[in-house]
Amino acid sequence: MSDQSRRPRRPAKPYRRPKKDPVRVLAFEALRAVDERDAYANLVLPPLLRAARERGDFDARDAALATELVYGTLRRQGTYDAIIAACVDRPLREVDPPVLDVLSLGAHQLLGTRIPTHAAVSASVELARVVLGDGRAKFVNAVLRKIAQDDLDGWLERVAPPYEDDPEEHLAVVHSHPRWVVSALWDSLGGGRAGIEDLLRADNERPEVTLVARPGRATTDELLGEEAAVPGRWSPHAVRLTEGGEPGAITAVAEGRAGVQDEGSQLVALALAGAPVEGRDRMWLDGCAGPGGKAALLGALAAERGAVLLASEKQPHRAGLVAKALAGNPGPYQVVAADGTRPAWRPGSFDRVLVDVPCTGLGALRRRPEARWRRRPEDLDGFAPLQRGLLRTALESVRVGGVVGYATCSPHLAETRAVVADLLKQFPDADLIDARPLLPGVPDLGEGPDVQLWPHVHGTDAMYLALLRRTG
Ligand SMILES: C[S@@+](CC[C@H](N)C(=O)[O-])C[C@H]1O[C@@H](n2cnc3c(N)ncnc32)[C@H](O)[C@@H]1O
Repeated sequence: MSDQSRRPRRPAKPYRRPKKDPVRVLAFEALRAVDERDAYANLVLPPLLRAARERGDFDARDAALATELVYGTLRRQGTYDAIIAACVDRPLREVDPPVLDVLSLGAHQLLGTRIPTHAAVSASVELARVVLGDGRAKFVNAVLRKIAQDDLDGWLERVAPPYEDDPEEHLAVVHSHPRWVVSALWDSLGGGRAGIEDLLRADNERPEVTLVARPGRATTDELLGEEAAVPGRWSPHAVRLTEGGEPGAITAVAEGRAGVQDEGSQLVALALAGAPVEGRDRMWLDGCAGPGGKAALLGALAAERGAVLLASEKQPHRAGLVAKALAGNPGPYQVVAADGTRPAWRPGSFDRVLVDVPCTGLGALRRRPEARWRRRPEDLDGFAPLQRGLLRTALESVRVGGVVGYATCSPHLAETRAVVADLLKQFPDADLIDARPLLPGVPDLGEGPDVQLWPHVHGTDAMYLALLRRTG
């Protein structure tokens, strides 16, 4: 007879159904969609929140918490992975992705929010029971109890190498960015530790919602009447909503007279429109227009000057979005679905041309919490020929004396200065012009002639702009 069989049997604990917490379940579903379907959090979350509100499961506070849990968990995934790895006895790649999502959500509640420890652990274990089952909930409980033994600073000291030994890896773990991204951002930014740390920190903050009052269609005064609205920092057409809110519910936005647009994007359109050109100024081209934010601002600016905008976009469904963004534009415009590297127009047709080219988006990490983990250094090679092709066509499309704006929402040097330098070699009849005076009042624009904006310096996305004039 074994020892066990001689022990009196303990009465089994009565089975208790797990408590289903709609906020955590929804956050988990959003994380699974991001992982399994390569979905974008900013696209996946709104319909889930809407459905929860319609079911009566959610109020505004629940929606805010679910959003914070999803965005915070995704942004800080690199840091949390390093901490979770220190608390499990197998490589993270051997932990099932849904289990890892529950652990990351729990780690975020423990280390990145003010939710009390016991509530964070018990809510995560309940979530695990609902979505993973009781067996794996025990594992989740054990790991989260280990994580709860220290705070974030304590964990970072343990899991990140000292800055002096390996600065890039230290910053990658502490500020939750892939190492190659830290390295690329630092190359572009230059300077010492303080600047890059401020930038990485800014990438982890929720950006304010910024509106543009499209000239001739809405005024900033109209938008400043909204709750917690303040003027933009740099663009005369910008209004910031300091408490976020629902921009779609604002009348001017719903009517397309205003839109949601980062000030960096507004500055790109304004600088191109403001660049001096001699003689004719009637034909403007946006060669990569989808979904149409810059085209809508350019269209309104063109209308004020009696110019016509042609907005061209390769993907038909995105050309449809451009048409929607431009509907009601006060002046003439046309939207076409066309490949910007094989133009359907004659060379030299335009006085001003914008190419806001497809890129890695490393300048907009604040908005796309999962993007940093999805991007790979090889993506740069994929974009390189297209970026060069689009800039070449833009230079061919502008008349002598006209201006081309080359823009990216990435500060990666391979997508910015390297592209412009290559094209200037191939296309000797073009000169860079100083973009800085065309962004009046904006400080810290570097040595020029191109411009790189930064989240931690300007509060904008890290937009890049080079302005080129065709000389022959
Ligand atoms: C960075 S986005 C432009 C954003 C836009 N300027 C705005 O402010 O809303 C780049 C766009 O270029 C489009 N694109 C990609 N390849 C293209 C090509 N060969 N010709 C024209 N557009 C292209 C993409 O579909 C994408 O919509």
